[in-house]
Amino acid sequence: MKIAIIGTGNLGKSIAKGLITSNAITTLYLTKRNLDAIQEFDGYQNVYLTSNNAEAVKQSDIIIFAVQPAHFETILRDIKPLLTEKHVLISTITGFLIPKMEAIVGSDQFIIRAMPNTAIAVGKSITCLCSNEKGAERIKIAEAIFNRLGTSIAIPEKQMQAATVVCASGIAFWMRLIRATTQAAIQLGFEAETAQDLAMHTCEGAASLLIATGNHPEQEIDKVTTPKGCTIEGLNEMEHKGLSSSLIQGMVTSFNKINTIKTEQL
Ligand SMILES: NC(=O)C1=CN([C@@H]2O[C@H](COP(=O)(O)OP(=O)(O)OC[C@H]3O[C@@H](n4cnc5c(N)ncnc54)[C@H](OP(=O)(O)O)[C@@H]3O)[C@@H](O)[C@H]2O)C=CC1
Ligand SMILES: O=C(O)[C@@H]1CCC=N1
Repeated sequence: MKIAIIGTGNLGKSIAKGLITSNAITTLYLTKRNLDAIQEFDGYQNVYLTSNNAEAVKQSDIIIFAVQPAHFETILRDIKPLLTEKHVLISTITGFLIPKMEAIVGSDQFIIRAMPNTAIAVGKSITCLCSNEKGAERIKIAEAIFNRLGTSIAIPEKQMQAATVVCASGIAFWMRLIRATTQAAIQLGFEAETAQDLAMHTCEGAASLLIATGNHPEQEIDKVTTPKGCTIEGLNEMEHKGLSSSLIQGMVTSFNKINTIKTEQL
C-alpha cells in the first residue's frame, strides 16, 4: 500500500511506527513542516520524509491526515486539485465532520474518518471507523490497515466524538490509573520499577480476561472478592471516595469539551 501521513506528530508517528513494524507499506510518505522531530524514521526503506504535502499526495493512494483540527481545512483546500480517483482520504482529526470535508473536496471522494489511539504504535489500537457514502466502497481498505494495527470497529459518525473520548483520550485515562496503582504499590513497599511492572501487567491481565471470555467485569470481580476479605474492603473504600463517579464525570466533561474545539484557523 502506498500511504501518506499528513502531519507526523504524536499520533502520526504512532501510526507510522505501527505501519513500519507490521510491514503494511509499499511506500510511506511522512509529512511535517519541521522535519527535525521525525528523523528517527530516516533511513527506513521506502519511507520518505518531506515538508511537501503535494508530493506526498501525488505519490500515495491512501492519505491519512493527523494534523491539529485548526490546520486541516487549509491543507484539504491545498491538496484538493491533486486528488484523483485512486485516493482514499482517512481523517483522524477530532471534531471535523464528514459533511465539512465533503464541502471542501467534494462528496465524490472516498472519505473515511478513523479514530485510533497511540497504542497503534504497538499494534494494539482499537480504531473506530465511519465513512461518507462513496467511502463505504473503500472501508474494507481502512479495516485492513487498522486491523493489522489492532482492532477496528465501524460506528455511525454521530458516535465519533464519544469514541474519541473512550478510545483516544482513553489511553491517557488508563495511564493515570496505572500510575496511581504504581504509586500505591510503592507505598506498599515495592521499588518503583517493580511497582510499575506489577501495575501494568495486572492491568493487561484484567483486560485480557474480559477480551478472552467476553465476561462482564463484575463476574471477574466476584471471583476475586473473598467475603470479608481485603479486596472488597479496598473496592468499597475506592467507591466511597468516588472512583467510578469521578471517571464517568471526567469522561463526560471530556466529551463536552470536544464540541468547543476549534476546527477553523484562529
Ligand atoms: N494524539 C492522540 O492520541 C490522538 C490525536 N487525534 C487527532 O489527531 C490529530 C493530531 O494530533 P496529535 O498527533 O496529538 O497532534 P500533534 O500536534 O502532535 O501533530 C500534528 C502534526 O502536524 C504537523 N503539521 C502542522 N501543520 C502541517 C502542515 N501544513 N503540513 C504537514 N504537517 C503539519 C505538525 O508539525 P509541524 O508543526 O512541524 O508541521 C505536528 O507534528 C488531531 O486532530 C487530534 O485530534 C486523534 C486520536 C488520538
Ligand atoms: O486531546 C485531544 O484533543 C486529542 C483527541 C484525542 C486525543 N487527543
